[in-house]
Order: sequence, then structure tokens, then C-alpha cells
Amino acid sequence: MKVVISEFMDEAAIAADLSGFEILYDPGLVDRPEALRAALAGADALIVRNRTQVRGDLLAAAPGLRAVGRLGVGLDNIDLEACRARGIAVYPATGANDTAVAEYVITAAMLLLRGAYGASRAVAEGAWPRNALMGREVAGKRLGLVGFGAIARETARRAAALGMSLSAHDPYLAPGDAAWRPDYGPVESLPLDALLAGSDVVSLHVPLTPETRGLIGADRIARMRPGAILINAARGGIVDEAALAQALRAGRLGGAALDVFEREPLDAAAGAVFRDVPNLILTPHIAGVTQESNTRVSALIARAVRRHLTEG
Ligand SMILES: O=C(O)[C@H](O)COP(=O)(O)O
Repeated sequence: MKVVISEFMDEAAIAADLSGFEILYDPGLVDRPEALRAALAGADALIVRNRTQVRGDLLAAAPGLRAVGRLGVGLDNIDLEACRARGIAVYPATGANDTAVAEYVITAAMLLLRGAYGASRAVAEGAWPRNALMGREVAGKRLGLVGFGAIARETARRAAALGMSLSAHDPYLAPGDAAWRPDYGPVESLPLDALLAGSDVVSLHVPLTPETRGLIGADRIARMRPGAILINAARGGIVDEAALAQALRAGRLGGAALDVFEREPLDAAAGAVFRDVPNLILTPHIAGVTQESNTRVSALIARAVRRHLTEG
């Protein structure tokens, strides 16, 4: 049986959990669509991250495909309907990268509120900009989570330990759900606009769907508190990038961290909107990927695919 892996994965997991299968591991395959389609002709399983588009042509080139392993949790790069229709099982790495994303969000919130860490060169050259670097504390601030699933809950737990108060907006979570009353203190359930108006830090934790595309547009950014921080480690397409850049340039918002973009990789043309925007952290879709999470995610998916091919 053949397993094709078209993006990077922990090689130890391939050796430990996929031995005995014919493996084509080529992290560059995602950028060579023809070679990928050719490789899929005899494949029983495909393992991808977020860049391989598992739909249309690609599925048509894989007549024997039985399982897709997703080395992450977002499934917007997979045509789930088409997979269901063909009986192809899709395995996301649910739970395996929560810690990585939660730590990314907390770090970004603290960096952006404090604003003290960008002056190394000036300090080495003899500047002593104490007043300019007098930032804000995270303790006592309100964190608003848009979406209150597993990653948002891990983020909330860490924020509570730092003395933040918490609100979340999640229309899919019933008002009586125990998740609103965690052991570290209450999480206030709010409509989206009220959450935006009342939060010092807003972090997004929703998948990209027709419903969430464009959710945080210019009007919603305008509802945020003056000086507030926006963090998007969820998916590009949820935040209007030009409107966010404009709000940062105007000093309306205090800062933002973007790990995901409408277009990935962000090429020079798409990135131009962010050039010289103040208080903005840009990272290349790495919030969910640490050495530890890559190990966990890879082992979980390798085992799920092996189980499916041998037992399923
Ligand atoms: O959906 C996810 O979990 C993130 O996109 C990270 O996963 P990836 O690195 O496999 O895309």
C-alpha cells in the first residue's frame, strides 16, 4: 500500500508508524502539482498540511485514495463533501497543536501590549528611550475570543493565569455548556459586536467557512476599543487586511499579530499593504507548528492513516 506525503512532516513518525508501506515523502510535492498528481495514481493515502488543495483535479488523479491525513486542524484546503461522496476518510490532528497556538497568542498579546522589545539597536547605540517604551501590562486586561473551541480554551486558561478577564463569542456553544464555567473562572458569553467593543485583546479562533469569511471587516475593526490588539492565528480571509493596516497606521488599534493571510505565501505584491505598518507582527503560518507539536501531530496522523489502511 502506498502513502504519499506532499508537505513537511516529522520523519521519525514516518519511520516509526508507517513502516511496511510504500512511502513517497517529498515536502516539495505541494509546489509541483503535475508530479503530485502522477504520484497519486497508485496511492492509498495522502498526508498534507494546509497548502495542498485536496479537491478537483487532485482527487480525480487518485482513484484508489482511501484516507487523507491532515497535519493540522483547519480543513479548508480539503473538499470534505467530495471525500465523503467517495468514501475517503479525512483525519485532522485535533488537539495536537493546541498548546503551540495558545502560546503564540499569549506571547503576541504580551509583546504587543508591552512594546518594550524592539529597541535593542537603539539601546546598544546609547539611546535610553524609557518613556517611549513604557508599555501596558497584560494583567487586568480583557481577552475576547472569537470562537471558543479547544484552542481558544487553552488560550483562555493561560490568559486567566496571567490575570486577564475573559469573554468569548461562540454561537455554536450552548449557553448551558460547562465550557463557559471552567475551573479557572467564568468566561462571559457575548455577541460579536459587544465582545469587540469590550476587549483589550481580541483573538480569532474560528475556521474559514462562508460564514466567517470577511467576519472582521472595516466596520467591525472600527468597533474595537481604541488601542486594542487583534491577533489572527486562525485563517486568512477572516480579517480584512487593508482595513486592519489602515487602522494600525491611523493609530486606532494598538497592535496586531497575523500568522495567516488571504494569500499564502504572502508575495511582495500581496504583502505591500503591510509595508511599514507600525506595531504589526507578521509570521508565516507557524503558530501551530513547534518542534513539539510537529512531533505530536505527525505521530497522531501517521497512526491514524496506518490504522485506517490496515484495519479500516
Ligand atoms: O490547521 C492548522 O492546525 C494549522 O494550519 C497548522 O497546521 P499545518 O501546519 O499542517 O498547516
